This record gives sequence, C-alpha cells and structure tokens, in this order.
Amino acid sequence: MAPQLDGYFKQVDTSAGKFIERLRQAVAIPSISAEPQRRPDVVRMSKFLEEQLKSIGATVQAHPLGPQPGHPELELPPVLVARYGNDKNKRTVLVYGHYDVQPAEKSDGWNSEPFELTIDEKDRMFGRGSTDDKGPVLGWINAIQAHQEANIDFPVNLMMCFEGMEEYGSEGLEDFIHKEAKQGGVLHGADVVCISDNYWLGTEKPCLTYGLRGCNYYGVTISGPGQDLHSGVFGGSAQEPMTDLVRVLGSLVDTHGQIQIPGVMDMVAPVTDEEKDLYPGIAYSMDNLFESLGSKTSIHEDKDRTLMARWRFPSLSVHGIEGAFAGAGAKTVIPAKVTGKFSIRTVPNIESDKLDQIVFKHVKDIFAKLGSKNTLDVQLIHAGPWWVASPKHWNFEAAGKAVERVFGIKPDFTREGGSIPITITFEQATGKNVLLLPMGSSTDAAHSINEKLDRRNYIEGIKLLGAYLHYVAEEKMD
Ligand SMILES: C[C@H](N)C(=O)N[C@@H](Cc1c[nH]cn1)C(=O)O
Ligand SMILES: [Zn+2]
Ligand SMILES: [Zn+2]
Repeated sequence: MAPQLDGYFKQVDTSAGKFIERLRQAVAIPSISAEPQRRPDVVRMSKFLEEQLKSIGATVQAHPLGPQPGHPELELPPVLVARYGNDKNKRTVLVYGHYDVQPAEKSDGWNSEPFELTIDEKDRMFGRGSTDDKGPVLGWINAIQAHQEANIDFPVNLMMCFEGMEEYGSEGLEDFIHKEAKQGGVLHGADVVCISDNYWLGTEKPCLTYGLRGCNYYGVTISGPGQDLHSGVFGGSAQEPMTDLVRVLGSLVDTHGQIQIPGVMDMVAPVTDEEKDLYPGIAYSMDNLFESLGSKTSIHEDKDRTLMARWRFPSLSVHGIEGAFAGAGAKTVIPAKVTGKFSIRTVPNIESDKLDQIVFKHVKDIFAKLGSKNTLDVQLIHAGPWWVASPKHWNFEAAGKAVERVFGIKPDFTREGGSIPITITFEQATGKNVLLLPMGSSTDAAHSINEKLDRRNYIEGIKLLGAYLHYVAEEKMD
C-alpha cells in the first residue's frame, strides 16, 4: 500500500537540513498574538508563510479579519488560505494550524534566546513556536516540497488554513470559517479535516486525538487608590487592591485541584464504566508526567486519575496579576489597580455562558464578603469550546496506518487537555470528520520556558503528515 512512500521518506531525510533552516527562519519572528506591540511581527510571520507557500507553487490568499474586538485600534492578523492541487479525481484535505505564538522573554528563565532556534547535542530544537505550532505548520509545506523534489505525485488536493490569533482564542476566525466553508467559499469542498497542533502523551508512542478541553479565560480587576502609593506612608490607612485580589483568587481552587466555585462540577457529565475501561490501556505513566513537569509535584498518585484530570474534568489555573510588582528586589509600592487572570478548562457538558454567570457570581460574592471599599470588575476575556468526536472514521484509519508505517507502532487514541478553539467550528461548518494528528512530544514544554521540538519528531512528523495524505487517498469512504 502507498508504494511511493519509501521514496518520499528518503527525500524527507535528504532535505532535513533545509526543513530545519525553514523552522529557524520562522522561529526568528516573534509573532506573539497576545502583545499588541508585537502585532507587526505577527503580520510579518504571515508574510513569511505566504512566501514559503508561494515558493512551493501553492496559491495563497491573505484574508483580513478586521479590527480586534475590544481593541478598535488593532487590526487582527490575516488568515491565510492556500491551495495545492485542484484535481477533481483526488480527495481534498483541509488542514489548519496557527502561526502566532505565546509570549517569551529570555529573562523568564530560558537557557537560550527564545527566538533563535538552538539545537543541542541531543538534537532538541529549542525556540518559541518550534512545537506550537510553527513546526507542524511548516510540516505541511515541507511535505509538499519533498514530493516535488522526489518527483512523486501529490496524493490529494491540500487546502491550508493558517491563522495568527489562536493563542488569543482565535479571535475573528469563527465567522470566517462558517462563511467560507459554504458553497462558493474558499474553504468549501473538503472531504476531511486534519489539525496538527497538540502533543503525544509521552515521548515514544504517537497518538491520534479525538477530544479537547475548552477554555474560558477571565480577568478580575480591583482598584481603589487614584495612583500607586508608598506603603510606608499609606500602608494601614488605605485599602489595598492586591490584598483583596489575592483573597478572591485564593477562593477559586484548592490545593488538590478541586474548583471551589459552586455549580461548576454539577455541569460535568458523569464518567461511564465504558469510559473508565479506556484508561488502563493507554501508554502513559507517572514517570512520563514527572518528566514533563520537571518535578514530582503531581496532584494525583496514579496514571488513570491523572489522565482523567487532564482530559475528562475541568481545571482552574491562576496565570498572573497585571499591575502588580513582579520584578527582582524589594519595591515597597501599594499597586492602585490590579487585574488577576485565570482560566477554566472546560469539558462536556459545561455550558460556556452558564459557566460565566457562575464565575461572576462567585467572584462578586467573595469580594462582597471582604467588606472592602475598593471596586471590583470581572470580565470574560475569551472563550473557546470543548470538543469530542468519534475516532471511528476512515480519516482516523488513514492516520493510524500512517503512524504504523512511519513509526512501526499502532497509535494510542487520546484526548487533549489543551484547547484549539476553532476545532468544533471546522467540524460544524464543513460537516466533515476532524482528526488531530500531533507532531511534538510530551516533553516539548509548549507555552513554557525552553519550548522545543525534537529533530526526530519534526523530520518523522513531516513523513507522517505526507504518509497520512497518501492513506487518505487510498481509504474507502464510510
Ligand atoms: C493545544 C494548542 N496548541 C494550544 O496551545 N492552545 C491554546 C489555545 C488557547 C486557548 N485560550 C488561549 N489560548 C491553549 O490550550 O492554551
Ligand atoms: Zn499554544
Ligand atoms: Zn497551538
């Protein structure tokens, strides 16, 4: 089956240096979507991608998405829609990825410059965006190029949709996809959808992913004094926003990860016996977790409960406080206005709007009990839905065969604790099966310091993406 794959794999190995150079150029662009001052870099990244796509003969359109909601002065970066091949006798695969990245500063604790791809003696390629999601996005381009260089017919028509706001909740993309997936739209006509933007559970066994948690992200602002104050002069006589905020934030979740907001857990679908039986068969251990954590500070003691906590239950994380003193040294300021940021990862059957109401009520109730004269405001910053699909589809079968061909092992079927807000939109707007096909591994530290992609995962991942397309071309439709 898929006889041309050996030639394709050989070509990927031959072109590996060139593909790594392409990743180096992409990582060098600090396309941080969450920081308004970096917006020109996000746009620069879209232009880089456009050039790369054109250089392999794809047709590319950059679609503007208008101003960013809540920031009328800031244009959203464009969504790139590219096409390679237009053969009526071939299947059409729609792939999605994102070219924006999480913030990163060397001073956060990186061992190397975050926007310089740095390869160590173990062939780990460090750099912001290497695994999330520039490596996988370039993977599709590299797969096309390797086919051309090896003179192998590309097996499908590839439709590519790359956005620049995923790390900020995919602002503006949902409406675009709904509109363009319709007859006559630029995203119309896909047979299946594939997203490469998550990670293996461990470091050795690939997986196919059929579920994601959602993410509702909140800000709680507490203000009081007209400006920051000297704590020696005003400490003890002014009510302090930070003192109130840490109490509010401290009320949200306990040390064991249990969300303390009344009503949240009541919305979670009960775990069935059939579901429970899935966990023991998954290749994962507490040592995998400890390796990814870089410590043994797990909440749970066993693997099944740990996986359920990641895939099956909601979690609440406190991310930071805007306006608070966070530097080195011992500044003695009383901050006048502080905004605490936290998010809840959601699962079936949590309703996003209902969750917001419960969260707002809890935060206001706790603040009211403090009896503070300060002022509180709580807002939803962005929300993305959870998604769970059936992996019993020829799209997953094609991917399973590709994994076996490249890695010589059958994949695990997993869910992901992270969120890709636009996944469910692709499913609903196209009416087609959506598969998540990860390239990176559990130790890649996406969103963290020292994010990396192993050379092996990148190069074998390019083989995997190409092989998947060959098996899609061969699969019988359901
Ligand atoms: C899994 C994916 N690579 C990812 O990192 N997604 C982000 C999406 C997000 C949601 N709100 C803000 N960003 C994530 O899971 O944090
Ligand atoms: Zn991410
Ligand atoms: Zn991502």
